[in-house]
Amino acid sequence: MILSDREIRAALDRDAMKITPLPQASAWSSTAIDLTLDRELVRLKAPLIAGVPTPVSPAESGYRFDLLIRESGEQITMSSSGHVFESGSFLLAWTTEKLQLPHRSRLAARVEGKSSLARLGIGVHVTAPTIHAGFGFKQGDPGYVGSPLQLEMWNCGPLDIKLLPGMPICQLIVELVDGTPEKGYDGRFSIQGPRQVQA
Ligand SMILES: Nc1ccn([C@H]2C[C@H](O)[C@@H](COP(=O)(O)OP(=O)(O)OP(=O)(O)O)O2)c(=O)n1
Repeated sequence: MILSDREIRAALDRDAMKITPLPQASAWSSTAIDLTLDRELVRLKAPLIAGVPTPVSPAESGYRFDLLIRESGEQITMSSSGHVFESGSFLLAWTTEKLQLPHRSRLAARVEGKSSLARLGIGVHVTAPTIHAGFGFKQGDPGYVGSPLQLEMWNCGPLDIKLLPGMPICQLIVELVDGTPEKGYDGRFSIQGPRQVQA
């Protein structure tokens, strides 16, 4: 079941979830909240071995997503004038807002695109919209407010698009989990964010 704006507000009020900073009134719609683009971006480049671009295999043992980014990601920090997202290119990006969904709250979420950007050919994830119950929650760390959502951004449209820090970039849809999950999400992502990318 998808939560309405009222139900999301009630969940925030009783600390059943956290969004930090809280999106402004214009970001809210009936069943989704717009989240905004952080200024840190990463462009992936093929790792070079002896000067030769080398394919990477997520199936290899020892594979760690954050290490891959560290080894082959070029960090871009957007200034207020933004970043030109070239037609045909791909970027990793993050939301400005941090999200926390303690798994006891029986809330999960999905991150989805905005149709205004989709009409220009901009996508914000690559078949990975799932935000698990327990995301952004650290047991025994009440001061931790959550983690940014990672966006896998592609521009398959014909236009180069200027991205600006703080622009509405995606929508968060919050869903009620039927039953209490046995397992919390303590995934590697839950402590990942743009600022951990740098070596
Ligand atoms: N576009 C997305 C999709 C997911 N997530 C976060 C929330 C999810 O709870 C977590 C894990 O997502 P997946 O289960 O889709 O990823 P993996 O199966 O690869 O798991 P992991 O990242 O734990 O290795 O990543 C995110 O920040 N941005």
